[in-house]
Amino acid sequence: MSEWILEFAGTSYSYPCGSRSAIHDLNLKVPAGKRCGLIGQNGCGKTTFFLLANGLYQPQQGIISWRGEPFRYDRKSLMQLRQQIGLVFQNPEHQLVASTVEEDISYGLYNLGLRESEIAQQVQQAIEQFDLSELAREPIHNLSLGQKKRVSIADIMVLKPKLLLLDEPTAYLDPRHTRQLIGLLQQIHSTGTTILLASHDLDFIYRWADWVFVMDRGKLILEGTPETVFAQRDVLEQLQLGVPLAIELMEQIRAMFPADDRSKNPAFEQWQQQILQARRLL
Ligand SMILES: Nc1ncnc2c1ncn2[C@@H]1O[C@H](COP(=O)(O)OP(=O)(O)OP(=O)(O)O)[C@@H](O)[C@H]1O
Repeated sequence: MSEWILEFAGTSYSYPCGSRSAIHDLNLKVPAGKRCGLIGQNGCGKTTFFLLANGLYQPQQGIISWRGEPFRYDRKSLMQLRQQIGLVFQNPEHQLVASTVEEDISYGLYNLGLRESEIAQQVQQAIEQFDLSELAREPIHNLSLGQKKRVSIADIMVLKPKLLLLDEPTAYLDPRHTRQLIGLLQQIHSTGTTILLASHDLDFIYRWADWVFVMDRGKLILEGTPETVFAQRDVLEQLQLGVPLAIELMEQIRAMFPADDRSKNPAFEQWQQQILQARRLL
């Protein structure tokens, strides 16, 4: 298997009535098997990146490749591509198509041509996984935005994509369902699925991701492990993104202990452990 599952090379995309390109000469490789976080200010191009990444938009310049093969934009190739690359939209209203929750979750499975019994079994499994049992027969238009969000995530996950793209998945979710989603992402990742998720929640990205991309004005500015990316405070502050709370706290603790005292002082070690613990809880 290639080291990179998805690759953008010199990719640019402008909206027909946009004054500048939303994605500008973007070079970005998504590492296979990782949990990747994508961060950047409002309007930096995250959503446009996702729409390009699952072939809904075609770049005017550059190439996007899936497992080393450049995207093809004919109908059949796009259908195949979208079975491999699942995109959960930021706004669930843009994704849900059927009248009831059950029907919506089964929609993609029918398109794959599966047998009725298999579809019924997979839909039931997704309904349980996403805590949707009480809503299964409910008309979609009766659901709250947070409930619609859960259905839209279930719609994609039921298709078992190799790469799962999620645009702000925790938007509209309450803390309980956010925790549940994080648990599910963990399960999905453990089955070998690569995940790329955009979020404005730096604490969540710091805790969850093992690779982080930072975008600004349609370009990749930084990438690396959360530790290396969030150590670049100057760059992140220039982009007005700030740093996760755990990093902020760690810096304050470091300022309290002189450098030559840290290795000898048990209090410093204790503080560090407390912050690591807090990072897991954030
Ligand atoms: N349909 C559109 N027509 C014209 N310009 C657009 C359109 N959609 C987005 N843009 C512009 O493209 C740029 C990138 O927008 P995009 O939605 O990809 O950013 P984003 O990082 O997802 O933002 P957010 O964090 O607010 O969701 C912005 O300047 C935006 O104004």
